[in-house]
Amino acid sequence: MVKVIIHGCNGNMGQVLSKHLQQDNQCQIVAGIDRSPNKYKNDYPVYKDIFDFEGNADVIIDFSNPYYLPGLLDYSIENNMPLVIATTGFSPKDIKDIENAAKNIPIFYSSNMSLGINVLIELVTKAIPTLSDSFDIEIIEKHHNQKADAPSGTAYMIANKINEAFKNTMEYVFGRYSKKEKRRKNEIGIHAVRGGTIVGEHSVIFAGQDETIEIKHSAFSKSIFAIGAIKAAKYIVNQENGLYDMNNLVASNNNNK
Ligand SMILES: NC(=O)C1=CN([C@@H]2O[C@H](COP(=O)(O)OP(=O)(O)OC[C@H]3O[C@@H](n4cnc5c(N)ncnc54)[C@H](OP(=O)(O)O)[C@@H]3O)[C@@H](O)[C@H]2O)C=CC1
Ligand SMILES: O=C(O)C1=N[C@H](C(=O)O)C[C@H](O)C1
Repeated sequence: MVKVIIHGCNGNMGQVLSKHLQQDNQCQIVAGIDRSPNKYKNDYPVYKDIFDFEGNADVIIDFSNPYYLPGLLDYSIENNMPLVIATTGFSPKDIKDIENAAKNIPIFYSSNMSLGINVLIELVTKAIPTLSDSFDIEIIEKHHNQKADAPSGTAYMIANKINEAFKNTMEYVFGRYSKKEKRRKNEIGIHAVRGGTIVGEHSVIFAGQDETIEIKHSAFSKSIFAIGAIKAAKYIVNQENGLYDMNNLVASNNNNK
């Protein structure tokens, strides 16, 4: 039985994750953490601060807010507890802190827990050697009107993978509102749309002379992220200290086939 702490249990993702964990006979929720602990009637104890929890757990799954990162990393290191980080909106310093913490505990960190986005990234990076000379690359992401960060963590993740393929020579341009000059070759345009209940859409557009290619992923429910996070939690409890992502999980599933 994998004993799980849900960090951000009363957020939208925290509630979807609770439902999926409760249906999983290999997992048990031992506690939730949230700044509004009494917002819902949960079947598990909810604490305002992770340091208030005094029981045993095997892993923490975090869908919360970057505000909590320092406490979350301190607690996980102090208690030698594997961590799944799904929260987005981190600063470059936050990301360095996650990388440093992963020297002391196993951390699974991904801005998108769906399998589909991982495949989108694979397809996009495969297309780059053929298209890079003559096509411009733009990323468009669309999300619900309750999302706190923009652009999405996934848009950054996709842009970073594209940039790696260009040996980190690309410049990110967020929207074009204040731009008074033509597009340059070494740009990746990143654009955010917010509205209604859109769960999450990411498109990568390769725009060339008289033709475009668009590779798109659409999420139709938050469940895909919760299911991915649970798989990540079951994976990370058996790993050595270090930083892991969806590629590691997919590779381990393929090896077990
Ligand atoms: N990696 C992935 O696959 C996915 C990642 N996410 C990410 O997970 C995170 C949570 O998403 P979601 O559940 O939709 O968000 P919610 O806003 O619904 O929940 C976030 C939780 O954090 C709390 N919170 C929000 N803002 C603050 C703040 N400024 N200071 C302290 N606490 C705060 C909320 O409390 P309160 O309700 O009181 O505001 C709530 O408990 C986001 O970063 C999102 O981008 C989401 C889906 C998939
Ligand atoms: O806030 C969300 O909802 C989502 N956030 C993630 C992100 O910022 O990339 C992943 C997913 O698209 C949903």
